Amino acid sequence: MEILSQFPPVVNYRLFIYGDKLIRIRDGYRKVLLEYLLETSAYPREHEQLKELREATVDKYQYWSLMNVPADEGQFLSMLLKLMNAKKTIEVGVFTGYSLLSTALALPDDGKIIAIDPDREAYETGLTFIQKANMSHKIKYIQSDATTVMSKFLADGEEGTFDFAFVDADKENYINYHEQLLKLVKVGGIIAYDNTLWAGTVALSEDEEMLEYLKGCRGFIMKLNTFLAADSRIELAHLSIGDGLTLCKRLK
Ligand SMILES: C[S@@+](CC[C@H](N)C(=O)[O-])C[C@H]1O[C@@H](n2cnc3c(N)ncnc32)[C@H](O)[C@@H]1O
Repeated sequence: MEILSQFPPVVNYRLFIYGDKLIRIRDGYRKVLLEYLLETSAYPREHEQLKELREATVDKYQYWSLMNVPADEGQFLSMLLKLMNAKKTIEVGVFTGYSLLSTALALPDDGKIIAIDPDREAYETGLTFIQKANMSHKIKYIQSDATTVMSKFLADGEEGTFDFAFVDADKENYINYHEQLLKLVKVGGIIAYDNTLWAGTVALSEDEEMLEYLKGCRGFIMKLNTFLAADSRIELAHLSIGDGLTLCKRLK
């Protein structure tokens, strides 16, 4: 079994700009490049328990193990959190916890992560490795949908208390999460949205061939991207890492 925790090359194209034309060449470039990046830079530096968690996720979830963020993205998040001196974060959508453990490893010993996901079984699959890495004391897992939990936090006066939020859950709700997180995260804090390139389908036209599950959420992601680009309350950086990661720094 190939342990390549990333979307398969659904969009198997290379894009060139030639004069005023955009030329598309079908090939496996993206997959080969990703393999190179992971094998050369990311996997040699991957924490032992992140590797174990990733492999256990592949064993149990097979194709759907692609829901874990890839190792290079985990390492990027980890560096960002350390640079920010983040102490209190919120994780919306945990699954088996690759991004959660990457976050926990980056926070100081008294750091805290609120981790929300209705799927306890997936969380418990990764929990073994979180415990083995001695990181469970930093995590408060809440089995729920995120809207309910975040509404309660706002009602309980948690406004402006989080340094960082990582959102990797139900795509149709990202825009709603944005409004709640802009209150929960402090001014200067960062909200990160995962999958904002949606396997490259955001750049395809409606009638192009694509998997049904990709077609389903593509519109939500495209709407989010347009919305965030026009949102004056944030500073924005849309990165082509993993499946696309959008960083929003709260300005006001
Ligand atoms: C792509 S996975 C998260 C992967 C995780 N970031 C990782 O690196 O392993 C998406 C998760 O979002 C969860 N989810 C779906 N709807 C949700 C909701 N309304 N609130 C919180 N989590 C939700 C799913 O149960 C699933 O486990």
